[in-house]
Amino acid sequence: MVKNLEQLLKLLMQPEVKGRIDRTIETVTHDSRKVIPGTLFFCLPGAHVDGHDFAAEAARRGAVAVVIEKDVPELSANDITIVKVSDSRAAMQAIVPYFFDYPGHKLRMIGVTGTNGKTTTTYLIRTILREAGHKVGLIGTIQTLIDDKVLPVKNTTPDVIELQQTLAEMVAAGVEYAIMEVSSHALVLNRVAGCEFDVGIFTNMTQDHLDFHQTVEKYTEAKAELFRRLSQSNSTKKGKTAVINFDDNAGAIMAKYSTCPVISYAINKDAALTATNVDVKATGASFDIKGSFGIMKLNLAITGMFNVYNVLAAVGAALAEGVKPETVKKALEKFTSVPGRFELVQAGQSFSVIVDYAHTPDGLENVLTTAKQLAKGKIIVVFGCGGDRDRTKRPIMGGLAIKYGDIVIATSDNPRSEEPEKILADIEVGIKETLVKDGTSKMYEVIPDRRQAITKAIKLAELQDIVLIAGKGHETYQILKERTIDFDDRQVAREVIKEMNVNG
Ligand SMILES: CC(=O)N[C@H]1[C@@H](OP(=O)(O)OP(=O)(O)OC[C@H]2O[C@@H](n3ccc(=O)[nH]c3=O)[C@H](O)[C@@H]2O)O[C@H](CO)[C@@H](O)[C@@H]1O[C@H](C)C(=O)N[C@@H](C)C(=O)N[C@H](CCC(=O)O)C(=O)O
Ligand SMILES: Nc1ncnc2c1ncn2[C@@H]1O[C@H](COP(=O)(O)OP(=O)(O)OP(=O)(O)O)[C@@H](O)[C@H]1O
Ligand SMILES: N[C@H](CCC[C@H](N)C(=O)O)C(=O)O
Ligand SMILES: [Mg+2]
Repeated sequence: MVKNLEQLLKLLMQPEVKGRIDRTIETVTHDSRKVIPGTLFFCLPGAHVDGHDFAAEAARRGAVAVVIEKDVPELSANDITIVKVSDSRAAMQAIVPYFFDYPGHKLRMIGVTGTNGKTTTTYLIRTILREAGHKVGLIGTIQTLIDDKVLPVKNTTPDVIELQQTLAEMVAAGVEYAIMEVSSHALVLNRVAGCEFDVGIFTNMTQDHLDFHQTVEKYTEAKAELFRRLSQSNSTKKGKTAVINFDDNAGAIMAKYSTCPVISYAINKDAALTATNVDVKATGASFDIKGSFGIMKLNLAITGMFNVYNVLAAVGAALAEGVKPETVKKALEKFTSVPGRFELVQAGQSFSVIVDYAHTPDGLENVLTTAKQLAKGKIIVVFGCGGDRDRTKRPIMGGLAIKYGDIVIATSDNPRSEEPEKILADIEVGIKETLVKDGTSKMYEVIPDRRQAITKAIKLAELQDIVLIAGKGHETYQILKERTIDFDDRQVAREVIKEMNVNG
């Protein structure tokens, strides 16, 4: 994709331009480290550093134009075209989708928002649409998939440049559907500028990310933005649908913003799609989905009540896109798992080890109640809470772990810039409060080193117990203050079990 700077400037409101405008723009970036000759560089003020401080470096590396919102004295308009605007991030969001020829208008786009269940729901939809014969792309927490091609990711929803570039690659590869997780951060920061969603899904709304949104109201409004966008009247697309969980109180808010057709789903209420006769077992779940098509009997390999909701959401999206119910059923019954979501670690041990990505109070409660339903022995929980993230969820998660677990080992989960001991102290407050409130004396331990914590839990496990290792799921790293180290809960658990077998 190559564009002329003059064309790009027409997308901006009253830019102050110094220097030539007849320049060819070969590529766009906001990261000076990615600048190559012919780049248009956007200077963005960030949470850690200010992109304006890298403008001179970008010029040295061959950038031909720069978009700024405050003056950068080192730059000379003789060498590089300087475009000053009031908001450089907004300018980037206006220019970038055009630069990539609006791929989000060419694909059918399915966006999934909600506190929990986004990744799982996108994987379920991918399986169904592929079964229906479509070529599919997926963007989310674990990875980006362009048909079968795997690309690594940094965020659940990438920034506008990475996103538009990925969507353009999908168009070039002949992909028809882009299914993506739309995080609340992405909606507030408008990372999804230029995306036109055909289907918007709301999974649920519980506590998380209050560090970023401050209040639950603002967090809810952020999620509602997906449905506001879906309902925009100036859209170039036809046939839009909102798929909304009506068992969740915030579902009504999402529905209020949706002027397009809505497919509601619920288990505890009447809705367009409902699930009945739910049987949650250790090996999977069976239930019936009732809709205008009749009844779909399902026997699935994934388990937990929360996954029944994820399946309802995926079925809603697939039906909205015209997939036949029999194809939906066939696909779902082939679906095995999502990496790091209720993933069983099997290394020949006499107890169960489950690795799960529960990192919110609601996620943890769901996974623990599911484990409790299935448990024949004790539940031993290993978990932690991320550093530089919502602090208020820490004591709540501590309380839930000790309420449902028989033994709790609190440990580190990406402490980032924080002291691990400080995060663990926040968790311990909730553990202690719950023990006092419930008048029980369950065993808990605080072990900052995650490998040691997992080792302790596995050593304590007896026949038919469940060791639940929560919070990191598919992650293969631990983010510490000064470095990121390799760390995979599944691999560590396997290694520990093996060592124990060897040492008796
Ligand atoms: C708070 C937040 O969202 N931050 C995101 C943001 O970083 P930032 O604006 O703070 O960037 P910065 O590091 O201060 O740099 C400022 C500018 O200088 C530039 N720079 C920087 C260094 C350099 O040498 N040269 C240079 O040009 C940077 O490219 C940037 O343009 O822009 C980055 C690039 O797009 C993101 O990777 C980064 O996400 C960080 C890693 C993050 O942790 N975000 C989390 C909170 C997040 O977004 N989470 C959501 C939800 C997760 C979920 O629940 O599923 C997500 O969608 O992932
Ligand atoms: N529908 C659901 N409701 C509540 N909890 C869920 C639901 N689906 C999954 N979970 C729990 O939340 C964890 C994360 O699930 P998943 O990765 O699908 O969510 P997500 O919304 O993509 O999370 P993230 O915000 O990190 O992207 C799972 O490991 C499980 O414990
Ligand atoms: N996408 C979420 C995932 C958190 C997972 C947990 N392992 C942590 O690091 O807190 C976030 O960035 O808040
Ligand atoms: Mg996710």
